[in-house]
Amino acid sequence: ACSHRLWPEIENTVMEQVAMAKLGVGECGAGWQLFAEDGEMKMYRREEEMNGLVVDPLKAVHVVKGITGYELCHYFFSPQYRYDWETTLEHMVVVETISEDTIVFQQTHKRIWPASQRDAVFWSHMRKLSDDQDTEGPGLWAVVNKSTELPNYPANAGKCVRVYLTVCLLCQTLVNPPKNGGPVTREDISCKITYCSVVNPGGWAPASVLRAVYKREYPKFLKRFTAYVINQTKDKPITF
Ligand SMILES: CCCCCc1ccc(-c2ccc(S(=O)(=O)CCO)cc2)cc1[C@H]1C[C@H]1c1ccccn1
Repeated sequence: ACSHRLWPEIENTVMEQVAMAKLGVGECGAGWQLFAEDGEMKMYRREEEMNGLVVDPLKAVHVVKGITGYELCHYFFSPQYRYDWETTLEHMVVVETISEDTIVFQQTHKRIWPASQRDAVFWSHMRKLSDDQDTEGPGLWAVVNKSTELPNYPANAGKCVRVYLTVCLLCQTLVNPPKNGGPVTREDISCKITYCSVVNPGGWAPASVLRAVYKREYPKFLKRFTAYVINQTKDKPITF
């Protein structure tokens, strides 16, 4: 995989995205605005426009009990589960499997009235990161998705407007070993999640429509996805 043409970009993007994900949302003065909250899940956005297009960066933080960071990243990264949890997905193509941890996707998302339908072409990479503090612990796992150009999937060639996205799912497993020294069970683990996303909608869409869509879709997505992983893993051995 290190020889692949995308490798340098993947390496740089992962480092940059993980560094940004680790930054707290700080005092809300730093521009992050809390726009959705549900139990442990908090969603922030920054209102940003690029030549008249809403590209509000989104940062969500969440803590989920009973699953590991590896398990969350595995179900987020692996194509075979995506239709189960990604409700806005109309069609997904695995364009290229660069390696077991790097895949290129083409996805068509369901049309959201009154905007035109969108599609995305992006590479997706999953990796374990050394947790600066404790090296031998379960550590940090991340999946980074970033739009890329593919000659065989030219932008805006068909009915869909091409979106440009950069997404980072950063997961830290927290283990609370049982007092009695017994084996670690799912009651003793939780996962701290940071999900960052910037989606440039490509062609024009009304700012009000986009912000309403993001406000509805992002909380729904993170809640549905985490519930899906809990359900998929509850009767399986823990994978760190
Ligand atoms: C008029 C709407 C224009 C933008 C439509 C659009 C396209 C792609 C995406 C998107 C594409 C990928 C990812 S992911 O995290 O990499 C997972 C893999 O699927 C995430 C979100 C989002 C949206 C915006 C609906 C909004 C929305 C928000 C969360 C989920 C679905 N839809």
